[in-house]
Amino acid sequence: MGSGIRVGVLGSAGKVGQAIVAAIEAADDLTFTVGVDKGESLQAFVDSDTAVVVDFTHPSAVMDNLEFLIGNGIHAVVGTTGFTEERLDQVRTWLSDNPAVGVLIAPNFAIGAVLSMRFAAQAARFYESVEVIELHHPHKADAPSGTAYRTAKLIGEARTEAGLGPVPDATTDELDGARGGVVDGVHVHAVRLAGLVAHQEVILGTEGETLTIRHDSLDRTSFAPGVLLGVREIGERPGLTVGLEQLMDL
Ligand SMILES: NC(=O)C1=CN([C@@H]2O[C@H](COP(=O)(O)OP(=O)(O)OC[C@H]3O[C@@H](n4cnc5c(N)ncnc54)[C@H](OP(=O)(O)O)[C@@H]3O)[C@@H](O)[C@H]2O)C=CC1
Ligand SMILES: O=C(O)C1=N[C@H](C(=O)O)C[C@H](O)C1
Repeated sequence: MGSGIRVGVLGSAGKVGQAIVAAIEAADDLTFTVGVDKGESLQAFVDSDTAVVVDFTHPSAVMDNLEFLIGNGIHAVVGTTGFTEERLDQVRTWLSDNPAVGVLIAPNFAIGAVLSMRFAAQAARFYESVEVIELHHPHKADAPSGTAYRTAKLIGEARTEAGLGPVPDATTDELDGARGGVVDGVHVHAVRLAGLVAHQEVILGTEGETLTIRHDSLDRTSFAPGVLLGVREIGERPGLTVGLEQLMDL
């Protein structure tokens, strides 16, 4: 048996899963145990004495995965998207029956994406208008991205706290979807384009000026340092942690 934290990966054959397996294998303080992909048994994590599982699968699969992992006392670091408030509450319920287990769920593990969410929330109170545009590869299942959804929620909260009203918008006649989706009063637009990985712009505007906060993940290795930070910390953080920023001392 190797040394260090024993880590497995769910969705190990996927685009992000492959990058995470490589990063775990390259880390001196971690031991890669087993990868599990669609159609394979989660029991492999129990049999291999895995302490932490990283999940990059699919929104339709992640809840069953978490129920199994928590029930078997295995910590989880989750990048898979699709977490509504109801889903987070369900995870909290499972964790309350297994209080020693830690689960970290983060919409984005790229350090710059986490910073850009924080910057957008900080800037929000100074601007009358704001919209979010996320741009991704065309194989992505969900729209808008988990990151854009979370960014819009943070901006919405900051606007409410600052006493700002609705963003100005005189649209009365629109093609369905032309103004995007609306999350907490913030318009969110999703672009799907071959050649892209994961990108986001938050555009803020007020009298005579705009501010654009942009982040680009140019390669899926951008998610690895954040995931490994989560893997190293989650064993010491029982319960549910939402967002990598909780571990970044921002
Ligand atoms: N939080 C973050 O920083 C990031 C989050 N993501 C999110 O991670 C998820 C995966 O993204 P990505 O790697 O691009 O997607 P991929 O489709 O490339 O990879 C997902 C992998 O999981 C497999 N899979 C599907 N269902 C299961 C299951 N029940 N058990 C085990 N494996 C399963 C898929 O198999 P098959 O192909 O056969 O269906 C595939 O191999 C998405 O929700 C995405 O939004 C992505 C990047 C960063
Ligand atoms: O599917 C992806 O690729 C990504 N998904 C996450 C999201 O939905 O925010 C994170 C990143 O944008 C890449």
